[in-house]
Amino acid sequence: MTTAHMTTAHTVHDLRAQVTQWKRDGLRVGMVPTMGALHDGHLSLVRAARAACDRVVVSVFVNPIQFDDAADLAAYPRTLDADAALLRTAGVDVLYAPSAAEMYPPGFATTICVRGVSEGLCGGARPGHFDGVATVVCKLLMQALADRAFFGEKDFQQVHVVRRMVADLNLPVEIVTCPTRREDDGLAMSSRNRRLSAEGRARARILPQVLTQCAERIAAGDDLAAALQQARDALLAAGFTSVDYLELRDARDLAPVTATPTAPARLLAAAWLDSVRLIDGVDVGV
Ligand SMILES: Nc1ncnc2c1ncn2[C@@H]1O[C@H](COP(=O)(O)OP(=O)(O)OP(=O)(O)O)[C@@H](O)[C@H]1O
Ligand SMILES: CC(C)(CO)[C@@H](O)C(=O)[O-]
Ligand code: BAL
Repeated sequence: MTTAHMTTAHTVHDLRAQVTQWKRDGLRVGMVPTMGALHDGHLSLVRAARAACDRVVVSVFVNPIQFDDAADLAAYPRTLDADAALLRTAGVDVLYAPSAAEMYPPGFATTICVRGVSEGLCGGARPGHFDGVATVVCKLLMQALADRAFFGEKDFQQVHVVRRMVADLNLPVEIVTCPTRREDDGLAMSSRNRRLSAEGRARARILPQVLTQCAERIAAGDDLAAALQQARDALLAAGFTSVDYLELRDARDLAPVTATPTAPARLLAAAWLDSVRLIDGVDVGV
């Protein structure tokens, strides 16, 4: 167990004071942006950051401008004390937990809109979501003067949006993508999993199972439309109440794939169970 001293910053001023000192000392700063309610998926990003950087900042901020659904925002779990304990044990140097007023003070008027990769999938189902994500991620990376930032592959479209923004705006930060951590039954770890009922939690394992089986069918050359439709039907038959999307996309640029893929592809889905929206994705081999 690491006993290093973690500090908490609630303001840009306090965070900057710390990272400016690190920069003067020639240290490389890693950042892990999160919305809290931490689990081992988040901690895997922290481990990657610690391995690749001299100092690590983890932000915990439930970003209101990326929610189009007020009920989802209100229900989002907030567990800052438990998060701080986990991050301290994980050897994080600074926990950055700004308030909404610190992030978006009166008069705030800037939005970052990344076209193309933000359209469709989660961007289609959650209007404005990726404008909110791009805006807050840009602010967080600049506030922390991060050299490297770590994101989970579970939020596959988010990684594309962030990479596009960083390239387009020439932000001096390297984006690192980390694999999806899963529970023993295959369910992708997610803060929202804790909102599932016991029965819903038991059924949720169907999502990665269906995706894996569908990916195998596609890789074997089965008819793509039929394989996708069968997977959607399997989710509904298993008790999912609706499927926002279940689509095959080019893994490099998220372009829709409409036939058996000849380049790396990713099968992506978002579906509702127990009024909880779960997302997941798997690679399709070529
Ligand atoms: N199972 C996981 N494995 C690896 N990284 C993950 C996992 N779950 C989330 N992350 C990553 O952690 C970062 C913060 O994500 P976030 O705080 O939204 O957690 P979450 O569990 O995905 O919550 P949500 O319920 O909002 O989907 C993102 O880069 C996300 O991709
Ligand atoms: C990247 C992020 C922390 C921005 O609020 C959020 O979208 C998330 O947790 O994936
Ligand atoms: N993990 C993406 C954050 C969100 O669902 O808003």
